[in-house]
Amino acid sequence: MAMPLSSATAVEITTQGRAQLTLLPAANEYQLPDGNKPLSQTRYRLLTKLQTSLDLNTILSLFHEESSALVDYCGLVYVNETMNLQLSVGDVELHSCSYRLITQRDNLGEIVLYHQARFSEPDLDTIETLLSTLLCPLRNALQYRAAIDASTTDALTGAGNRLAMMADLDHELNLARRYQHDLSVLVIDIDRFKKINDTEGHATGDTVLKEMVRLITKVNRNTDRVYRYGGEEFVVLLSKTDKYGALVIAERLREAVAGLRVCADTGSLSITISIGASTFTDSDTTEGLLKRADKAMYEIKNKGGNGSAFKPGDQGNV
Ligand SMILES: Nc1nc2c(ncn2[C@@H]2O[C@H](COP(=O)(O)OP(=O)(O)OP(=O)(O)O)[C@@H](O)[C@H]2O)c(=O)[nH]1
Repeated sequence: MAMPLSSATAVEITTQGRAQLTLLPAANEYQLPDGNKPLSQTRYRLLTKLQTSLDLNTILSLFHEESSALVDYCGLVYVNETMNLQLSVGDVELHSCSYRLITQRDNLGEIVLYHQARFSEPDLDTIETLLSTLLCPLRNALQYRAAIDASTTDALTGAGNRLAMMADLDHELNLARRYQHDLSVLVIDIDRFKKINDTEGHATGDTVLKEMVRLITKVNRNTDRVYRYGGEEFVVLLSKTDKYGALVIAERLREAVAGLRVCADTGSLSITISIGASTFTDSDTTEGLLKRADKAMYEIKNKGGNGSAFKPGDQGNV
């Protein structure tokens, strides 16, 4: 729900030579530095534009577009550490002014504006006024993003959920088919996980699941995505990766997990995983690709676990 502008206009300012908390009334007639046009008109136009989107990138681009017509600056960087976001528009230059965007209810992150020369005092005044107009649309976009994230994320581990996995896999399959690049998946299952739950308790089981995802994410490249497929089963999506690459990554993950120690009541726990890999062929469907990796994983399970295997497709593909 959008907060009325008047209660969302606190901008905490930390900038060169200026450090203050400014409260900007919503409807005042601010004057532009040149005194020609009421700034409130510009704010109104800016707000109207910003309200056309809930997409964070679009909102920041619109803000940059409108505000840089009034104040000479080159680019901006928006950072929200809580949501692990860093977005930029335009260029980063030597001089900057930074603002922490805080409303009465929320910390909306920090924005840094860049320019080749020092910002003048009138420019900073205008920027601060325009920033107060950004607050509501920015908060709405962050809430929208948080809702989207929540609907595609596994609450326990932070990995993508099954819904996200199917959507991403479909998308990647289409790309791989169109551009003829490789695509592999890994299906990962924790060995004898039920025993961990039974002997150490569900809370320790949960810790193992979280640690697993943390480790898989750390070992993988940024572009490889991790999903929770089922209870103790995970899928890693490896874009532009062939059979050999997939098996190298699988072994790297297996070794990393085998070296992991999780604290439990009875001491330190070690865990092992079984991994199945498959690589996309032209005739593949999402389900077919996953099914082969799953079969390969079960072959390892049947041999006692703690290993990795590859299952070729119809064409005996790599
Ligand atoms: N702690 C915890 N346990 C879960 C969660 N989801 C599923 N499980 C448990 O995961 C266990 C899976 O057991 P099985 O399917 O028998 O698998 P396993 O013991 O790993 O046996 P293998 O796969 O053959 O090595 C069950 O005990 C489930 O209750 C969860 O979110 N948290």
